[in-house]
Amino acid sequence: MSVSERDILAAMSKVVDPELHVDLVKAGMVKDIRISGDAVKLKIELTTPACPMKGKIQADTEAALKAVPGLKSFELEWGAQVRATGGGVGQGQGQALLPGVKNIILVGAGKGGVGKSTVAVNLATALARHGAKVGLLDADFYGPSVPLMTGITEKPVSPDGKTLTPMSKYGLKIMSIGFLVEPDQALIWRGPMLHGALMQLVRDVNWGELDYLILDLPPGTGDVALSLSQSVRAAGAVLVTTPQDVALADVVRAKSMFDKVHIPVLGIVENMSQFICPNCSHATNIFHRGGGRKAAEMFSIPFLGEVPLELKVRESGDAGVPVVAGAPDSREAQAFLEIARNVAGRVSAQSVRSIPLPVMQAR
Ligand SMILES: Nc1ncnc2c1ncn2[C@@H]1O[C@H](COP(=O)(O)OP(=O)(O)OP(=O)(O)O)[C@@H](O)[C@H]1O
Repeated sequence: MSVSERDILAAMSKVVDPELHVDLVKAGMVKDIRISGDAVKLKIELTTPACPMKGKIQADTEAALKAVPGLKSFELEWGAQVRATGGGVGQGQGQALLPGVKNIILVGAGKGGVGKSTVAVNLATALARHGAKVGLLDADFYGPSVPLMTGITEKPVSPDGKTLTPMSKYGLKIMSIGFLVEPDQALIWRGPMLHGALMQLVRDVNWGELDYLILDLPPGTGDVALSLSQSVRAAGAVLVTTPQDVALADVVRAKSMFDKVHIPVLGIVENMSQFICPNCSHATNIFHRGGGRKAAEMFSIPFLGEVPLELKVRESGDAGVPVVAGAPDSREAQAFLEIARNVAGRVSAQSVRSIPLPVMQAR
């Protein structure tokens, strides 16, 4: 009994991506089916190299293929193609303004000092480590910390006098307002000036092709989110909070700010969730624990993960080596890598929701 492509597609249409809630055939993830007698080779193209569901998809795919009558063996090849977030999000001209950038991810917080920049830098580094093409734009005009956190002291150059070449480090393309202005100047940004400078950073930087552009926003303020929503189309925002109850009020404010400008909230990250003593491994909930999860439940938005309060996170930030790059096996780096997978999964869900799915027809 010979196996046909139709049999394989029928089997694969029973495998549902748990994040996207569509089957692999409808999602256009099944590629290059090559049948030879009673054996098949096929490629599964995930929607991100940081796919949080790869293990489950692999197990379900193998089970589905094993159940195909007459199929004796199969070989799976894995790939990933990040999709762009299309229409239906924001009001802006994102695609036209940044044609090579597939997804813009904003990192925001209701107030300063909660570790927003730490999360932005490590999230970007983690996505790049997973194999994605990533840019990091520090738009925290009031306190740009990306130069310090990445250890970049050089100034970007403009080869053509019009566009700026982003700096390269840790597998990222990096631009910060801090590369371009003196620190005391950064404090006076207001209204139209801020909008102009932000747009210049978004538009006039030669980002090239990117799967994700991570934008570190200034804390609390709605100005930048509003500016952005009118000019670019963001895939969504990641909200960073510390766990204590007072931080909840800030998350509420940040969430309503993004709602107002029609930027979807991808989820909440709880930073400084727990302190583990480096000597005795005793866990102390210095700022309480679980506030971020509670806020996520309250708004029915995803909880993206928690990052412990660790000396190494602060030290590596100050030393210009993100912990994900300097100590990728550490507990805190693993936390960021997991958060990156969850963020990538949410962005994939946004992209699938906002653009029609390619459908593979059986021959
Ligand atoms: N999980 C953590 N463990 C230990 N230190 C941390 C952690 N997260 C952040 N920090 C440290 O806390 C300080 C503030 O972090 P960061 O600059 O990322 O906050 P922020 O929210 O971006 O602040 P602002 O909005 O004021 O720029 C930094 O010194 C950083 O290294």
